[in-house]
Amino acid sequence: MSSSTNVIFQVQPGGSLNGEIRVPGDKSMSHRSIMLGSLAEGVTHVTGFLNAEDAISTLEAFRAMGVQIEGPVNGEVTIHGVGKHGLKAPDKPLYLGNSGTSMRLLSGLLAGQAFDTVLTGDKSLESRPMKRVTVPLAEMGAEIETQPNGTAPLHIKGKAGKLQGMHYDMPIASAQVKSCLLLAGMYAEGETSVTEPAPTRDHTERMLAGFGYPVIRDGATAKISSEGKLTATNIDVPSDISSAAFFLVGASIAPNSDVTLKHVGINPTRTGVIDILRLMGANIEVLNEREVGGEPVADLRVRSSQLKGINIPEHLVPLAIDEFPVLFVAASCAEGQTVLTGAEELRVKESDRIQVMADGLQILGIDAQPTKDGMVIDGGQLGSGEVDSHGDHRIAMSFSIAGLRANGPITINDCANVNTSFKEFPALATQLGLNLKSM
Ligand SMILES: O=C(O)C1=C[C@@H](OP(=O)(O)O)[C@@H](O)[C@H](O)C1
Ligand SMILES: C=C(OP(=O)(O)O)C(=O)O
Repeated sequence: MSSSTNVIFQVQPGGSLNGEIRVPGDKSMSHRSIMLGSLAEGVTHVTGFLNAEDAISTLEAFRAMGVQIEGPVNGEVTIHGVGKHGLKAPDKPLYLGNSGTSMRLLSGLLAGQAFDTVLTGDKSLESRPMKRVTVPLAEMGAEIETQPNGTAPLHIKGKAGKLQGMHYDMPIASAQVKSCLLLAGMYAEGETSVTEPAPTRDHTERMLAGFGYPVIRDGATAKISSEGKLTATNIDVPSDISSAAFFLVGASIAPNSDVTLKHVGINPTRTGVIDILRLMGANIEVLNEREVGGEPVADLRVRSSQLKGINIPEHLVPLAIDEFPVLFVAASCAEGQTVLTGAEELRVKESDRIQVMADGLQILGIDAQPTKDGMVIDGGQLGSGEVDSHGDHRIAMSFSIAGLRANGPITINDCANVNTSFKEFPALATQLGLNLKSM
């Protein structure tokens, strides 16, 4: 199924969710496993790898730079690392599809190579802001040509041996910017340090440490230098909490539901969705907590509950950044009003997630008022209607979950990009009890 085909999801109303599933591997960790495994010395084995378009974009980019990578087969990938200086010039632009993480992390990693590269993407990716990485990289001595408004395609001039380490105070809480600069710092003279205004996902720092590369963490600051090497390791990627989130909300809002999500990554920089849902009154149990390859993992059991509206604490926003589309559905089913502020970043994801969700929820009869940096939602009765996902995977899956509490069918257009993060979604959702047809 190509992302250019119009895939339509049709959801019949009602039902409950029941059962035990394992959702696919974490997207952020899957990207990073390919990047670090490729630059390592030796052979890295990855299990639980996400076989979805975004992670495959990263994998294909490294294949195009001469790295031998086998898989994914049943989530297993074998990467024959070429070492920190072993990448080769690709013979054409690297096409990164819909994946912001691939483009922003690769810009940092490629700025310090001995060859030039061009990074391109689909219409959505080529409209997303890239100055957040190209401006600080330029301060380190990188040379990256963007389009006049700072977007991709990006032409990256190889600057091997010429990047300078620096300290950067990030103006936005972004794990992609932080990771981009740390990866550039592996090729820069002296020390590169990045301070974040609020905690963001720290998979890059954890995985670098797992590969034996020195990263110093001191409060909100992470520091790296070119003095280090990556030694191949084995990586077990847990299930993606961002994919589990659809069922955390679905089982909370649908009566008579009881779902267990197995082996989910519960890194504290990712669990904002659990905290927010619990504040709304959700019944979520974190079971069988354990640590796998430097990342905390657990099984999550969620049962139906009557949610209530809340003011979402702003410190939880970066910790749940990809989960807001489905949290807006939870808010639509809650008693009373939910207010989100401090989340302007949602406007520059694969779609403008504030506007697109507000438009769709209004079509379904919910009083959802977009604001500059969030949304005000009054809980109510979800109705039937036809909504548009604007090619955004998380919007498509969120409106599917809304069907559990709607009083009529919901048709969702432009859903092919569900394949970028969670192609098993229709099958797993149906297995649990959602009445969804993909056409
Ligand atoms: O580093 C990562 O893997 C990601 C960071 C977040 O983006 P920002 O850094 O732009 O907030 C998130 O939205 C994205 O899905 C994945
Ligand atoms: C924002 C997302 O991803 P990316 O930035 O990698 O496109 C996402 O998966 O919700």
